[in-house]
Amino acid sequence: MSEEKPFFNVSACVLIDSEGRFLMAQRPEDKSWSGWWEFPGGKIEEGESPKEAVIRELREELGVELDPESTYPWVTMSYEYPKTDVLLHFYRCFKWSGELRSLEKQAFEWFTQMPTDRDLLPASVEPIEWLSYGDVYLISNFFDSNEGAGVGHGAGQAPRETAFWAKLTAALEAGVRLVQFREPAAAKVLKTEELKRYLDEMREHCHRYGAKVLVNSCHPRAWAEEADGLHLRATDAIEMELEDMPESGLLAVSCHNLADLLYAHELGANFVVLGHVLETASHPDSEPIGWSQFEQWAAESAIPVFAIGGQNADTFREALRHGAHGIAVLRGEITE
Ligand SMILES: Nc1nc2c([nH]c(=O)n2[C@@H]2O[C@H](COP(=O)(O)OP(=O)(O)OP(=O)(O)O)[C@@H](O)[C@H]2O)c(=O)[nH]1
Repeated sequence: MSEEKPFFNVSACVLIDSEGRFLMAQRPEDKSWSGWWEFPGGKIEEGESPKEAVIRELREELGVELDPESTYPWVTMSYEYPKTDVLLHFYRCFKWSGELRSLEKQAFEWFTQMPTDRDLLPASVEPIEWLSYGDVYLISNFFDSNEGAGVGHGAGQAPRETAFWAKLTAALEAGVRLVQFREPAAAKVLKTEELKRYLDEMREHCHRYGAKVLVNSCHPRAWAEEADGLHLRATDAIEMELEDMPESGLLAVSCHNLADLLYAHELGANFVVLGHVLETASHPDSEPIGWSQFEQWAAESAIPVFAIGGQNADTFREALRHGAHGIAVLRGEITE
């Protein structure tokens, strides 16, 4: 019989400064995994909520007081180490008071990307990747069937195209790092090669800004393999067998309920979108799930969740408060 491993319930915080850098600290000498880098935090004490724990830990370790209003629940994931099992409640905090101090004689440092020259606690690696996703997932909707012009007018719709590229460029300049190519309406009207040219152009444009393009599963699978990843519609995810999953690239899944979320995780998705949260022009006849339901389901996800449906710059903070990694937007309205 295998020996029972100790279990720790832990809260950790990603401090993010005004330049978008994140803080990591080195575990001090007197602790397990000493010398390894992690997000500041520690074990949740009895009677404490995960958020209370993370506020206390950062006060004890770094001498800063997190602003509770700007400390957002992010992802809760479990991790099995050889000698322990941990449940990690990650938070992101954008505002705190006090100067950072090393109260446990630990080193700490700001980073902009994966610090490949450090020993990182294994459970800290994925969260660093999630940070590279940015907090807005842009969905192309080049040919929007819900808008006046529609694809029925063919590819010669110069004004709309110009507007689209302008929106995309503004979003990329504002820091968007994930874009989904999703053009079901155009796929019905344009020749396949013609639509593919839009994808190639968009990918090239996005790559110039270091952004990645995922291709929706309504398009040929080979396109996703050529691009940076695959975005599965919920119905396609349900039909997908594990052995058919792409071997490389990012995988995202559209989810409408808890079962979708859990299955996405099983498929090995890197992130999901969940909704629609608020009323939206693209689903006029179905009831939105609302923030409270969103929060309940998002809390069960071990990977980042983007809120979708009626999202824009005004709903962004609301989304973070309810545990979203960020927001997914269809019409490119986010430029800041
Ligand atoms: N703080 C923190 N802990 C992490 C991360 N990733 C991760 O696996 N852990 C694990 O979570 C546990 C945190 O425990 P800790 O030893 O830091 O807890 P603590 O500050 O309460 O100290 P203590 O040992 O004095 O009780 C460790 O087993 C650590 O390996 C992370 O990013 N941040």
